[in-house]
Amino acid sequence: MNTGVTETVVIIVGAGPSGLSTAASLHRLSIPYVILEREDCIASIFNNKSYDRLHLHLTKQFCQLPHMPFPANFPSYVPIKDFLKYLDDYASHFKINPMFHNFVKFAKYDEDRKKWKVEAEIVGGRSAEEEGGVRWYEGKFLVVATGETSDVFIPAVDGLSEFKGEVIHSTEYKSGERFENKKVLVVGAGNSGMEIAFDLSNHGAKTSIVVRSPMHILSRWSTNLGLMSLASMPLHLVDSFLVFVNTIMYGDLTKYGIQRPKEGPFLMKVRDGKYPVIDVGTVKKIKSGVTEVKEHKRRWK
Ligand SMILES: NC(=O)C1=CN([C@@H]2O[C@H](COP(=O)(O)OP(=O)(O)OC[C@H]3O[C@@H](n4cnc5c(N)ncnc54)[C@H](OP(=O)(O)O)[C@@H]3O)[C@@H](O)[C@H]2O)C=CC1
Ligand SMILES: O=C(O)C(=O)Cc1c[nH]c2ccccc12
Repeated sequence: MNTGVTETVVIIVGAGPSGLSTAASLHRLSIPYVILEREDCIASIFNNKSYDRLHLHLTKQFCQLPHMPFPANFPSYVPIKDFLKYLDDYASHFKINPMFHNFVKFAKYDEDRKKWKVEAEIVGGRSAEEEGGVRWYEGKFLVVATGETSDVFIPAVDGLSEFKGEVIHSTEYKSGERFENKKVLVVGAGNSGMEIAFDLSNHGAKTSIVVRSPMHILSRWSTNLGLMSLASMPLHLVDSFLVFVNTIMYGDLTKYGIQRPKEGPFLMKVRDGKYPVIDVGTVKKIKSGVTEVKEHKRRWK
């Protein structure tokens, strides 16, 4: 009898790089699985929510997925276009066909049957009768691969609703081309904010960036060297090395409104999920006054 439940061994939630890697590994072992994905494509953040000049921050040996290396002709720092093509090829090669439009709402482990039961709502599907419907999946294992930063969030800033200018989230930003000579305030100095501020300045926008907390700014080469060193050195020594090298390279940035945290960059990444900012040229813009750092406030005029 068709109970309306799809039975499998492994249920993977999310068709980003981690979900795809899991699927490929299971495929090679002939272990049945399904991938449930709320969007209509794989790697939706890379596909729909990234800006044009994005390159992966880490050298390619750290970014390729298991069982299929990047093509040898890829540059050391892979541009987004090449990465997307690689992910498509990866999915085809391992015959990965995610169940798109399946937004997982609920997962419960049934102790008696030793199985996960997962409920997914059909969202953004093509047919009206499907939309809002529900599907169930059952499997022995559940892999949650939904990413660390997948939901858009705009904080409630005082005065924002009266602001007459345009407000966009970083996920809508593609390039600084249309902002030439405009005044743009970037709120948030993570990797997205810092690179978007750089791109805006390159396109002739009058750019400022709001820095709320102390942060580690690291050069690309030292970050990669740090990651390689982790194989043979304890984390606190790698952190000391990174702080030493980058303090010499960038000098004291406190006069520009940027403080370095007391704890090391990799410790903060591992413990708090707070990534260091990998400098793509923004520091130079800040030092030369092209990009201005603004102090964090609850309200801007
Ligand atoms: N090329 C690449 O590989 C790239 C990788 N990434 C990665 O993608 C992930 C997401 O990055 P990103 O989009 O930068 O998001 P993050 O969450 O890493 O950074 C958000 C930043 O916004 C700040 N912030 C949040 N709320 C406010 C507020 N109300 N006022 C002022 N500042 C605020 C946070 O400050 P606070 O610390 O105080 O919370 C933080 O600095 C990260 O892992 C990042 O490293 C991003 C871009 C490029
Ligand atoms: O992908 C990011 O968010 C990065 O900025 C690069 C990155 C991925 N994993 C890391 C671990 C330590 C330092 C930087 C990174």
